[in-house]
Amino acid sequence: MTTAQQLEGASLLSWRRRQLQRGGRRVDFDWLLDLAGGLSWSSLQRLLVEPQRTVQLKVSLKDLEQIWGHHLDQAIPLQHLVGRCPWRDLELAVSAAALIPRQETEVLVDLALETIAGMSIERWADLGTGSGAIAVALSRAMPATPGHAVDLSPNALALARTNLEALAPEGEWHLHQGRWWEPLEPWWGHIDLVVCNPPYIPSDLILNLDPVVRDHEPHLALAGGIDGLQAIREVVAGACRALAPGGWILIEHHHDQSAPALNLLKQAGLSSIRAARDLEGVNRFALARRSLSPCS
Ligand SMILES: C[S@@+](CC[C@H](N)C(=O)[O-])C[C@H]1O[C@@H](n2cnc3c(N)ncnc32)[C@H](O)[C@@H]1O
Repeated sequence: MTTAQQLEGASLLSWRRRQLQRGGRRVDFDWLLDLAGGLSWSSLQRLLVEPQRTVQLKVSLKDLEQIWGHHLDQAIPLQHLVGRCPWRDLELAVSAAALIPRQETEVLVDLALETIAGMSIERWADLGTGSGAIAVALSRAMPATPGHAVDLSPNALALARTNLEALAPEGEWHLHQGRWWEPLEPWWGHIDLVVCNPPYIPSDLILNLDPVVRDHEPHLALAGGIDGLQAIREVVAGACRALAPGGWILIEHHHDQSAPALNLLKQAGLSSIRAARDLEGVNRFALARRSLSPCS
């Protein structure tokens, strides 16, 4: 990228109008201006009222135009083009190796931390870690507690390592390649908190996803089999055996999977089962706990 540039507000705003005439969503363009250009949303709003102000961008307009053009022409996610994504209070490295962390998953992490407040957690796990977003958040919240981030994809794990090293350098985290609980067998029965955002999109919805998602995010991170519940079934099936007595599992799911997800948790012999809502008020999370008695 070329160097920073100072501009008059009015010329920046007319350049922005021209870029938006090329297509795309205003919200995405302003996100790009913020993350790559360094012009925050609040600074942009101020500029709209006071266009005589000058602004300093971190990169040239030409660089931003190029990124916007790639996004429009090839439906490449802006996060991939910029290589970064704000998530919770963090800025994560992102790439085509893993799902771009979503806002719902910020809520999942908050819910996990609320759920275990006051509990003594000796070990946590993030199943299907992808970019490592959940693992980074858990490790930062509990740096002295050992944690395990699992993924089947070696490329996702490499990205998770980058994020964990950069953002949770003090944490005692471990990365494992393999299927869900399998790599954690040495700790089965001793994991107090498990957070999992599995792939849950039903097969027939995959083709209809926005091309920005469908063509650029890993299929392994999206596809949940015919009914979208395949990964949730596998994760729930191993939960009672792997959780410590009294340990919690929290799972993110699709907007219409609350009832079957809760039912799977019930069938697996877990207790304190409940649903939780996302920011739009939709049940998007299933929570359950292993009781203190042995698993049946
Ligand atoms: C929906 S993404 C979640 C990524 C990340 N945790 C997040 O919330 O942004 C699901 C992740 O599960 C991983 N995955 C899919 N099948 C798996 C399996 N059988 N065992 C372990 N991980 C798996 C995918 O590679 C992907 O990284």
